[in-house]
Amino acid sequence: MTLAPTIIERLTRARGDLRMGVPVVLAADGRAALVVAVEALTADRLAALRDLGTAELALTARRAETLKARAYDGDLARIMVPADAGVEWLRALADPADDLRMPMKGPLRSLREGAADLHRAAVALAKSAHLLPAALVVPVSKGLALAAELGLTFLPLDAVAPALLRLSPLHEVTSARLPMVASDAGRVHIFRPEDGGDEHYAIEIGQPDRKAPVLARLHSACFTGDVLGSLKCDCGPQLRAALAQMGAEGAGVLLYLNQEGRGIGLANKMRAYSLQDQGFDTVEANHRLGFEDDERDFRIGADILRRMGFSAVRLLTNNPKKLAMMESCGLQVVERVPLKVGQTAQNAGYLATKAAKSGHLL
Ligand SMILES: Nc1nc2c(ncn2[C@@H]2O[C@H](COP(=O)(O)OP(=O)(O)OP(=O)(O)O)[C@@H](O)[C@H]2O)c(=O)[nH]1
Ligand SMILES: [Zn+2]
Repeated sequence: MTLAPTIIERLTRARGDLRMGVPVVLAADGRAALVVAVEALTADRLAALRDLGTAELALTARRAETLKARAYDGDLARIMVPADAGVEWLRALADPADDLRMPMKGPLRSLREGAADLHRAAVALAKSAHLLPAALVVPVSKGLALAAELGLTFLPLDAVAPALLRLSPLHEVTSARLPMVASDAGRVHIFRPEDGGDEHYAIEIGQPDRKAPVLARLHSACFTGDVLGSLKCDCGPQLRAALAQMGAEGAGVLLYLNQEGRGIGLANKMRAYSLQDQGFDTVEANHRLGFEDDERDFRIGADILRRMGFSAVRLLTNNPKKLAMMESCGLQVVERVPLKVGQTAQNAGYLATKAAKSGHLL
């Protein structure tokens, strides 16, 4: 093994670069482009990028739909950036915060010719860095030389694309006993992915028999609900009820998955909440931001359970997608255990939307 970073390590580096506003170089089939997340783009960098080539804006088709821009590349739109467009113009296209106040952003012209692969990877990278899914893409010749000269992260797409799809293996780092209100016999296990991404936690209650189906819950982080007692969702009460049921039965596993905001990150979830205050529901808000309604990867939960030695679960959930994902990852779901707690006047609409649009069971 060499000391040079692997493609996975360079990907992790690229996420940090994008969050700082530093360009990364994506390359495929002799083509290359400098890519910057719109959210972190500064006027200086925009000016420097313009010296290198013509800027294009990559957005998801979801965002393009709200902007009434054409998406010729399926899930993606490539928008031409006028020569006099500044950072504010780009931000306004990326961020729906002011859509209602300033609905007319166009006319927007979408690119139809040419390949969209670099743009698609740029948007996927921005998403995986929990940024708004919008990237400035500046095609350049000699991408590798430019990356070497400027010290930029260079990512060849043939290696990046499969790495973005693959689940990074998770390894247990450590565990410790934790007496809790729900049970004296608690133990917290920390799992860390090889790609330097978010850690996830398994809270084991008692000593569940590895040969029998375990009472399990895949809980996605919700800072507002779990910690602040938000009334906009049911996460906090679900978390506590799941632990309480495991405590009462004497055994269970709750996975606390750091997939805040259904995988879009807390900053984007707060953006979604602002949109909800403008009258959009939880699904519409995600779409206006350019996300799917659920961006979580439930393979993580299945992987952790398997690593802990479980092969069958009684899953506490109202979400059929979690059941399907478990089964497709080879974990047998012998029973769905409903988890209905925490209904409030403030979250009735949210829960109704999840049932109507996302297939949640009432
Ligand atoms: N994007 C977005 N995320 C939200 C919103 N409200 C809650 N969340 C997030 O939604 C997730 C809820 O996760 P879970 O309760 O595990 O999942 P679920 O899909 O509701 O399924 P079950 O609770 O198992 O039935 C958490 O990551 C929350 O942060 C919202 O309005 N928008
Ligand atoms: Zn919540």
